[in-house]
Amino acid sequence: MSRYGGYTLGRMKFDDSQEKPDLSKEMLLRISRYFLPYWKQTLVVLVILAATSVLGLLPPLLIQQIVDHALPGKDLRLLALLVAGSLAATVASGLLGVLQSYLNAFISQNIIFDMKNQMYRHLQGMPLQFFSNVKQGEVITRMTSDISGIQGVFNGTIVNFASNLLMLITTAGTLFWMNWKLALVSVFVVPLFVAPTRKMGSLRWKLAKETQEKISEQNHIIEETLSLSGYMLMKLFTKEDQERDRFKAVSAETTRLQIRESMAGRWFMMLVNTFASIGPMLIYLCGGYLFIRGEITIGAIIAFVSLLGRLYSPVGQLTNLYVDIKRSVALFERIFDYFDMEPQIVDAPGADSLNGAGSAIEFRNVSFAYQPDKPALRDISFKAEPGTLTALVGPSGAGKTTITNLIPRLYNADSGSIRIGGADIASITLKSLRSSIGLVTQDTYLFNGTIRENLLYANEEATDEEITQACQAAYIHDFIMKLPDGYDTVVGNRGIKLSGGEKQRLSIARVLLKNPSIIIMDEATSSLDTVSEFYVQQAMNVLLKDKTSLVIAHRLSTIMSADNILVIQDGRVAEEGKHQQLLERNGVYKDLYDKQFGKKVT
Ligand SMILES: Nc1ncnc2c1ncn2[C@@H]1O[C@H](COP(=O)(O)OP(=O)(O)OP(=O)(O)O)[C@@H](O)[C@H]1O
Repeated sequence: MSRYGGYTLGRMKFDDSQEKPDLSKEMLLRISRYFLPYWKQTLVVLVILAATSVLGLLPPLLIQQIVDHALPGKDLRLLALLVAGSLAATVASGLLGVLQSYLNAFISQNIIFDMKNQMYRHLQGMPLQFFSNVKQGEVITRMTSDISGIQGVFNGTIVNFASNLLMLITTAGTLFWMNWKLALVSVFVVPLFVAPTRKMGSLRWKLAKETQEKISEQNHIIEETLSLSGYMLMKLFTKEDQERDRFKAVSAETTRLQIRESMAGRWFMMLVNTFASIGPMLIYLCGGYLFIRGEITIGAIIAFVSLLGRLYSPVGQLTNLYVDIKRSVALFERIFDYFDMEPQIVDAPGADSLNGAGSAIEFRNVSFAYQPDKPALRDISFKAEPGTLTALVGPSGAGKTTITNLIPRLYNADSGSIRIGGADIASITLKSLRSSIGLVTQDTYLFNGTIRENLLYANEEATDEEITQACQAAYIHDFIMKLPDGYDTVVGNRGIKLSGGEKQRLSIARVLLKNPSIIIMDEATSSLDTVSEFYVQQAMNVLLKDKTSLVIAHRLSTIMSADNILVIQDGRVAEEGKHQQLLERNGVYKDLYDKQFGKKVT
């Protein structure tokens, strides 16, 4: 079974040095599926583009009439009519442009909306392993700048392509219709645009890719060093200067690349502008010659020159379009990379609800490895009867946390089965499974909100009375009442404003509000002072009463009150039994006990 380990993430196109995006048919079809719901709006945009490209031809053609007829004939009425016509065409084209901008924004923003929601939902389904492996900041980059980059895709590719193609066809058609000889002269310059544009395009593509990578690296540093734990690590190890230099170096590189990228575009513009100015000169030269020979009017020459822009600009844009398409496809590729990672922890087809199945927990020959060939659990079997307390003890790294993580299916077991009330958890809906489990971890996660909000997260419908009761039972109510804002006190990021013991008691109150039938607890280690420990102990007694509980036990009192003790060593159940029995066996447990509690009075 493949998991989202380093090897899978290592394949990401975002991280490797892939030069060209995949422009396959499948890829384009996949992208177009996102546009499909907006086909009506897209059609309207195309109609608008066709209309504006025709409207754009009118002013030069009307100018021709002005120069050739209205002015020589001194016909004021015709002049006014032609000027008004030209103005009307410009205004109509402008109005259609406004509508088109609205539709562009509508389509792009709706696709972003769809994709962001799809991505959020998808990431929610990702296993824990994914979040342990993915670089911090990368998820945010995908969710924000990558998906938001889609904004430019519709405009940069579809609209760009259609409008330039239509402009090119209508203008070239008109020019040839007006005078094929002059039209040929105008087209003569076109190949000059193509070569520099292509060259600049590929340079811009390379720079854009490098810039994107640097921006992602920058986000990673920000996430890593300006998040709560990263910040503390940086401060406590006095790495500020080092981190500042690292950030500065990456920023400097990003800045350099961004300047180069914009300059690459600038050079391109300059070259195209230079070549574009050759066209009018040629028209004046050749058109003048044709005029002298009486083949063409002055108005036609003027119209020709003013139409030239409409011929050259689309050629430049269309040649350049490849870069935008490549960029857009690469953007989609990065997003699809995430979508392609299938969430493996999902409900089995026809999964049942756990309701009423009972709360006995049973492991049958369970094995599990985070990474292939490095087993974390080997052939674990045990049974926790309903309403009993099972203590997990063992040296650090033995696999205790891993056992507890498998029960709510934060990871799937590789082999064997885990049963709750006799039902295999693989065949139970995740929602009902997780609703029946209360998890109290050592590192209590509280979000930056009020105490009440944090408690309500467990049960939105809990009344104030229920909240108070839970907090009283968790021995935290009196403490909360002493705070200036009581239950409305803001706890800070991850609950930093509370002590370890307070956080754990709050977390116990939160689980009490959830009222699950199974409790999994990672007992706080000795970091608590005696008073705090006393209160946590009291709160635990309330929490565990009549519940099937699995506790990673660090305190002797918990171990002694356990109905069953599992001694975990090297991913196996080394010994099992009650405190006294295990002591008498004189094995691993006795050894652990002597080391950990040997000097304490029992
Ligand atoms: N997310 C992970 N990815 C890879 N390996 C992991 C991961 N989590 C734990 N491990 C490894 O699995 C083994 C079991 O770890 P586990 O956290 O279950 O031990 P533990 O008994 O709970 O230890 P402690 O008492 O120190 O918390 C260890 O060797 C650990 O390095």
